Amino acid sequence: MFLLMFVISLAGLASFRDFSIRAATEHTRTTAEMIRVALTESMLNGTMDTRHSLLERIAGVEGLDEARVVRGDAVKEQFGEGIAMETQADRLDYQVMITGEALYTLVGGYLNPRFRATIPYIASSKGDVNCLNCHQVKEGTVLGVVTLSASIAHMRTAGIITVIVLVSVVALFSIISLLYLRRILQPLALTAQEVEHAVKLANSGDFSVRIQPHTNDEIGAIAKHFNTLSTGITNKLTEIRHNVACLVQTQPLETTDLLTDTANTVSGLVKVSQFKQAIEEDETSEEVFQRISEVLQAEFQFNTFSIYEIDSNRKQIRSVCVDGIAQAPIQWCSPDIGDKCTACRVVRTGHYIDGRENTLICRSFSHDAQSQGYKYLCLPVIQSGGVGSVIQIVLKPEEEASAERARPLVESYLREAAPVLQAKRLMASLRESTLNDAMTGLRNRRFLEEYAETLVNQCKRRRTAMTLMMLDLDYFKTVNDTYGHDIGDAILIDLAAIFMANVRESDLVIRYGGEEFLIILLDTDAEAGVSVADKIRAAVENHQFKAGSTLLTKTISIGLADYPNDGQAFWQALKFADVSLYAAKENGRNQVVRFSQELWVSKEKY
Ligand SMILES: Nc1nc2c(ncn2[C@@H]2O[C@H](COP(=O)(O)OP(=O)(O)OP(=O)(O)O)[C@@H](O)[C@H]2O)c(=O)[nH]1
Repeated sequence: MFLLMFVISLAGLASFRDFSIRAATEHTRTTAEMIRVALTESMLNGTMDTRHSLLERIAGVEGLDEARVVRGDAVKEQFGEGIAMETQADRLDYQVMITGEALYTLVGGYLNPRFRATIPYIASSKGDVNCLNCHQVKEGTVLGVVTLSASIAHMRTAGIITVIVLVSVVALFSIISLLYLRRILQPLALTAQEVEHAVKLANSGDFSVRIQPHTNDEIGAIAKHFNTLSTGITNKLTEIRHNVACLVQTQPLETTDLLTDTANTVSGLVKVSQFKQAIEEDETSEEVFQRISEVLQAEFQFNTFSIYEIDSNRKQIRSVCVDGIAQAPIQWCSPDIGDKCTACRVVRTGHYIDGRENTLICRSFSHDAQSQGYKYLCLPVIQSGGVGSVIQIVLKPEEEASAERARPLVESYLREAAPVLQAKRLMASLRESTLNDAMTGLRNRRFLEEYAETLVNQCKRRRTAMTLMMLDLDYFKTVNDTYGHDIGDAILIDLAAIFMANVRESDLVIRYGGEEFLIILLDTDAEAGVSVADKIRAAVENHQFKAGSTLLTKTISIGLADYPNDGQAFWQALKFADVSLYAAKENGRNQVVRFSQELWVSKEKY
């Protein structure tokens, strides 16, 4: 605006100066012409001698500072030097006499500015008066010059006043325009600033800013629409967050970035849902635990943790996974919890344990880990109303805050895992029950059918033999007949205990059917098996079975064969053991018979 005023002022001054010079030029030129005409008339009238007073009167005219005539050389030569004022030529007069060109210029400086015009008189035979009649010169000779000068101080003052008025008018107009524009544009600028600020905050997830409507026009409408939009988004996002928090079963956390936090939580829930689909299609609990381990590492960046499975019947805890390694031994808790699951505080209480404030809240947390400054967060997986598994997240100091934020989502994963683990566990125990004999607790024939192939492969891999021992109580029918089936059952249970006590833990004791048992001695050929069989036989013979108030002694017959030395196929070797048992019975019972080819007289016999 100031630049505009400056330009206008300069342009005004320049054009006024130009106009003044043009006016002065015209003015002096006319005056000079009048002097020339007057002098010519004096000459024609013969009053040339009185020209002195003519020139002085002209010089005295108001507005003129100077008016003089200078004779040229040709005139001087013809008519003499002339009067005194006609000889006072200065440099500019001479210049005009030489060039024959009129000269208009400003002189006198800033304090006394004057406009000077020096105009040549040129001899001419044309026009009203023929100069050559009197002057003995050639056509076009400069006869002399007239020099006039006039003060232009008053014009300069007038010019400055005009420019001041002009600039004032422009300035006034500018100020009024500015005020008017300000009145119109200020609400627009304010609204634009507020929208920019609000959009910036909205980009970082904060929709709380509202815009002040400054006018009732379109600008005000923009502010109102923006506010409606922000309120709508805030309400919807709050509703989504609340619903999501319900899904995660937690309170919505305070946040400054509503949008990003909500988006993150929703994408977290999508992953939980994908996790659920994946574990439902998994075959075993181990696979589910493996996925939980992967989630802890990949989704939450926890690398130190334990996954425990609780056997509430046996009061034991089994380490399923440690730091992502399956079946690794207990590391972050005291190993004692293995045989005493109630030493785990989560198992006892059924809720999550936060060991960040006080690591001693659970006495079973590893002392080593404590001394390294580790804390922990232990979460239960609730199955059938009890703690089925425990997830222990071991925290380095820098992970403590993130663990609290992650906890609701981790619990969502565990809630999804719980029924699946429950189903897998039920399936496993159901399957286990079909492979066990309920009365004696021994494995049953079905187990053998499923496990035989594994046994054979083990045997082949280790290049060892196994003894197959068929056992059958002698005259067991009489026990049932005399004392009843309950006593008979009790005797079978005692018998199972005797078997278990006389074989290695790795050996298999199977109730093959009725009062018939099969013992498989692993990595043992028939030679070694005979002595074990005899030990069992003696143990049975020496045992006193309770039959109500009386004590009974019983004997047992045992037939054995080995795989692969006696039978090339497992089931063939088993058949040979059975044949041997038959032979033991035939030979008088209470004895051990090792298979020999002679016993295999004919299949029909057995
Ligand atoms: N109490 C009871 N008896 C059973 C069970 N399973 C089979 N038995 C009985 O075991 C007896 C087997 O009799 P037998 O096959 O004749 O043989 P044994 O009397 O033992 O005579 P030997 O085998 O020839 O010495 C039958 O009476 C069956 O009812 C069981 O689970 N409980």
